[in-house]
Amino acid sequence: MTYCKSEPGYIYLEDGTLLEGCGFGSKGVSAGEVVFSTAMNGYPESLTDPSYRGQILVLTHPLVGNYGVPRKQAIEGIYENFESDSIQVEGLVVTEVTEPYKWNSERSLHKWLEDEGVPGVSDVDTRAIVSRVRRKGSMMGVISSGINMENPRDYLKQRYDETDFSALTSPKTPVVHKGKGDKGIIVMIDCGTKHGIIKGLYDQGFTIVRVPCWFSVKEVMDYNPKAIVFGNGPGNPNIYQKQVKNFREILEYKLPTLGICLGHQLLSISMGGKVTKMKFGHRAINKAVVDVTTGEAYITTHNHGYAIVSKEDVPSEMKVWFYNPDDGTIEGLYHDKLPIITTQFHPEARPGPWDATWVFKKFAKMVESNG
Ligand SMILES: NC(=O)CC[C@H](N)C(=O)O
Repeated sequence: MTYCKSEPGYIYLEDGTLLEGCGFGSKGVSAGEVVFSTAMNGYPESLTDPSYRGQILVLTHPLVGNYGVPRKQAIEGIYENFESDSIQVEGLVVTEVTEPYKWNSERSLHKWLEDEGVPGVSDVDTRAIVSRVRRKGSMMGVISSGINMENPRDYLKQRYDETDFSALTSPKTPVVHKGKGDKGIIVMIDCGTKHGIIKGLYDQGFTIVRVPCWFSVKEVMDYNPKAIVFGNGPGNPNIYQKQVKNFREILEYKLPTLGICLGHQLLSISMGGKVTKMKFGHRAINKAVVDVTTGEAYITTHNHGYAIVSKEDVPSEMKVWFYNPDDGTIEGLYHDKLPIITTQFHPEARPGPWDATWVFKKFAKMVESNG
């Protein structure tokens, strides 16, 4: 059954497009970069992915909300079914929002957004939005649920590419997830890491210490880590200057290092590579990547607006590990002498297919064999 409140809802794109539909979720107005995902399920994970901070998410699947929202479940402080504590998107746009029908649904999608103060809009032509964003490239926008906007442009905020969202998504103080095994400590430099990534590593038997992403190199090294992981996070990697500088220093310790998504980008920049904004990014759970070392292809989860777009932009010390066969973007790197690997895609696959979860096992082996 469709849910549509009597409130109107609006989505405005900075090119002047204004679409009217139904408002749902929380009454309010919010601004952000308008991006779309073609994932057909996994909205609890996507909405709580901190990499979506500062963005209004348009889902192209026509019915959203059928299976509701589950109760949060955590093991050793790591969520099993959410990617962070709260909804991260600035707003949600769907064709039709439905009432849930599933045994483990605790509340509906619209109630969840209402509880967390996030506006939603339904009953708009999401294809029209996607077609504009694909033609013109990512743009800023404004979403309103239940509020008439005289002039939507008045609500536009600082541009997404110029905003550092990490203070909103990084933990303020270190968080320790005590491992079951005795394999030592992995320090995660956390600008907004998905719990799926923490779990992917925790399940290998390590204690995971997540530190604020502005921590100094000394504060990181004081944990005497066996390895360093730099996970995903929001915003433009080219403005994370402090983290890039720290990363450069951390690399000198020659510890096994894994970079995922934002981490892959920052590691690349810190080694002299170039990361560029893509026209409208990759946000989906069925993107192919090819492993150049084996010729095998994997179907993977992506959520990124920036990328290393050509081989020329790869740091000279690194080799291409994965690329996307559709547009040639670089989707992973490895160092041929040091234990450093990166993926632009999300091997934790939350949401998404488990094709590439072996990356965590591979990294665990690299850490163990490093002594
Ligand atoms: N998921 C991520 O870590 C995304 C990295 C970066 N914010 C981008 O959009 O490209």
